[in-house]
Amino acid sequence: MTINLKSAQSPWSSLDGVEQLTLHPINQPFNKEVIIPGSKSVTNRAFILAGFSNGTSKLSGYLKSDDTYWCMETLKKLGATFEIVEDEIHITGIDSSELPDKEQVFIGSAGTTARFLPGILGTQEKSEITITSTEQLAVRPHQTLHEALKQLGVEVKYLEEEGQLPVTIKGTPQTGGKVSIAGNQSSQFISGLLMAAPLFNRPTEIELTTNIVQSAYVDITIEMMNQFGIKVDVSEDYKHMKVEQGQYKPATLPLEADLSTACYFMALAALNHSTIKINHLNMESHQPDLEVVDILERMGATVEKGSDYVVISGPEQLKGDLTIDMNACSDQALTIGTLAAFADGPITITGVEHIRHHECNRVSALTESLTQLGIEVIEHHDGWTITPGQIKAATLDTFDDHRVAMSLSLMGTKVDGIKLLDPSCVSKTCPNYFEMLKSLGISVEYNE
Ligand SMILES: O=C(O)C1=C[C@@H](OP(=O)(O)O)[C@@H](O)[C@H](O)C1
Ligand SMILES: C=C(OP(=O)(O)O)C(=O)O
Repeated sequence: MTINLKSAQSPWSSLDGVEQLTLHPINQPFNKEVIIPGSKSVTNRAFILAGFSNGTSKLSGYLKSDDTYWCMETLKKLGATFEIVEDEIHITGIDSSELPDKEQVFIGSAGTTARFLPGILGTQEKSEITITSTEQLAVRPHQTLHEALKQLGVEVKYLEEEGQLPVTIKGTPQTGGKVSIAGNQSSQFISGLLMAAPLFNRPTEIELTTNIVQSAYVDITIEMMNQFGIKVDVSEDYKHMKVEQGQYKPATLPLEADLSTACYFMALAALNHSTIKINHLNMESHQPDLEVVDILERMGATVEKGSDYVVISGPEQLKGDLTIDMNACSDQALTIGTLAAFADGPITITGVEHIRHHECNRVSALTESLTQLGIEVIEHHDGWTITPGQIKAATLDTFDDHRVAMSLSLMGTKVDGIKLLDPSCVSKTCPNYFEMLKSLGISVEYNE
C-alpha cells in the first residue's frame, strides 16, 4: 500500500513550492500588536464533537490549517456536513444510521485526529473505517490507545506494521466498561478514550496507571465535552475518570486562539528587547502553553496580563542559570531551547522525553540544530543543557515539524544568515506564520 506516502499539504496550506526562506535580523526594537489564529487543539476537538452531535453546531474562531482541514474532510466523508457561513463554520453531526459500512479516511499528520477518532469510531458497530495518514504520523505511538480500546470491546486491525497506521476500527455489541491505560506517552490517548466514552454501549471507567504528560489537554477535553452536553467525573489526581452514556448535543461556541502559536510571538519580543501585545486571548485558558508567560518572566521579560490580552516586553539581556521543567507545556520546549542560546548563563530544560515521539524526535532535532549553529548543547534523555555562545550562520533543516520551523525562525531575527529549509511545514498549525512575522516588520525572503 502506498497511502502512507501522501503528504499533509492541504488546500489550507501555504508556501507550496517554497524550498527555503531567509530571515534577516531585526535592527530596531519594535512595539506591535498581533491577533493569533484559532487553536488546533480546540478546533479539532470541536469538529469531532460537533461531528458526532445530534444537530447543527455553530463555531467561530476555528483554525484553518492542515491538521484541521484533514479532520474536517474525514468527518465529511463519514457523513457530517460543514458549511462556512461568513466567519462561522456550521457543522451538522453524522446520522449514525447513515455511516458508511466501509470507508477509508486520510487524516494527514494530525496527532489529535489520530488519537481522538479511533475510540469514537469504535462506538459504531456497523462501520469498519480505515484510518490512513502520512508516514510521519503512521510511526508515532498509537498502540497503547488501541490496546485500551480493545479492552473496551473495540476491534482494531493493523493493515501494515503492528502498532502503526493505517488501522481499521470497528465497534462490537459489547463496548464500554473498565479500562486501564498509561498516560505518560501522550495525553491524547486519554482525551480519545474520554470523547468516545459516552457513546459506548455501557458506562465507562478509565483508570490511569501513571501520571499524564501535559494533563491540561485532558482538562480541555473535559471542558469541551461539557460544552457539548456530557459531564465527566474525574478524581483530583486524574487517576479515575467516569463517564455516563449520553448523546453529544450541538453547541454554539467561539473557539479560543492558539496559545502555542502565541508563544512564538511572545518569545520574539522577549528575544529582541521589544514589546508585543497579543489580543483576544483567553488568559484563563486550560491551554498549557500559557505557562510560557511565566517562563519568559523568569528569563527577564516584563509581563502585563489583562483578561483577554498579554503584553510581553523583552529585557536588554535574557537571563540564564535556570532549570525549567517543561513536562506540562512541552510543545514550547524548542522555543525556550532556542531562546536559551541568547541567555546570560546556561539553561537546562527537563521533563520532555515524550517529545522524542512528536512530529520528529524533537530532543535530537534541537541538539542537531543548535550544534550546527555553534552552540554547546548537552542532550539528556528528557531535555538539554544549553550554554550560550557565539552563533554562526546556517541553513537549517526543519524536520517537517512546524514547531522546529517556528522556533528556529526566532534565531533568524537575531543572527545574520539563517535560512530554513521546507518552511511550509508551519501549515500544520499556522499557515500564515511567516506572513505574520512580515506584518511585524521582519524581513522574510522566500526562495523557490
Ligand atoms: O490534546 C491535544 O490537543 C494535544 C496534546 C499534546 O500531545 P501529547 O499529549 O501527545 O504530548 C500536545 O503536544 C499536542 O500539540 C496537542
Ligand atoms: C505534538 C504536536 O502535534 P500533534 O497534535 O500532532 O500531536 C504539536 O502540535 O506540537
